[in-house]
Amino acid sequence: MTLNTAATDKALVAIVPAAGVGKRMLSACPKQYLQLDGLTILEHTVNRLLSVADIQHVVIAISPQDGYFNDTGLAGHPDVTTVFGGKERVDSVLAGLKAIDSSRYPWVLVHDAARPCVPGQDINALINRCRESGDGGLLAYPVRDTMKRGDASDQVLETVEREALWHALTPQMYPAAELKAAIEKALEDNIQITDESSAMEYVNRTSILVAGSSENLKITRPDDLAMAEFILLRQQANG
Ligand SMILES: Nc1ccn([C@@H]2O[C@H](COP(=O)(O)OP(=O)(O)OP(=O)(O)O)[C@@H](O)[C@H]2O)c(=O)n1
Ligand SMILES: C[C@](O)(CO)[C@H](O)COP(=O)(O)O
Repeated sequence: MTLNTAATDKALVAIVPAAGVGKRMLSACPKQYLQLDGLTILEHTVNRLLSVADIQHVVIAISPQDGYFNDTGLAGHPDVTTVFGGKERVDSVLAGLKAIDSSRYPWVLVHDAARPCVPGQDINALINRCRESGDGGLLAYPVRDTMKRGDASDQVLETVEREALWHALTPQMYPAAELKAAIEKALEDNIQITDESSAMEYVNRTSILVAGSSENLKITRPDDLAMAEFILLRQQANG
């Protein structure tokens, strides 16, 4: 299915991989459907993306076994399309890319469903930097702590130089056709891809690191939920 939504030259489409099961969350339902302040995490995330002026459409990759999406306010939303995701996050992102007409949407942002607190100003900063440079890029934030590498028995193996070390966040923004080709090449060569930037690295394309807020956490483990709720409510209070 290819989107035929007419698009202005500034129009962007976002892909939201939301087909995971959230094993580490230990929750009764996939974590993207847990409630935060009356809405599912997925709804918060998609609303954040659609609040960005240049993002015209969102393609959400949901599990073929998803039994929750149709109960959200996103079902039937005119600016939302769903596709079936795959075994890994990268497969879900690729499914989303296959649903996009890159002649209408030359650039795409990919953003985790599990990151509902991403500030709109960070997304706009990423969009602007990529447009200015013509290169793709990602939101990230610099490592603050001393970093250790451990062995299988949790003994310290080494202290990792943290200078110029960043946490990769999302959205990550790239030319849609190039990103699709890079992911397909990496998968064909059995390269493990955990984010869009690593696929672009594999085909020797550069990426810009755009400093973003640490509020943009990925809800992964049970204690992340309370932190996300605190951040969300603080953002709402600050307008
Ligand atoms: N096959 C998959 C796996 C993950 N994701 C999505 O990718 C995002 C980031 O992945 P992660 O935080 O690892 O989510 P899960 O894979 O669901 O978590 P877990 O590893 O704990 O199962 C999530 O929004 C998740 O829904 C996806 O679309 N398709
Ligand atoms: C894409 C990502 O959010 C970058 O940090 C992260 O890799 C996704 O989580 P996963 O556990 O690797 O699927």
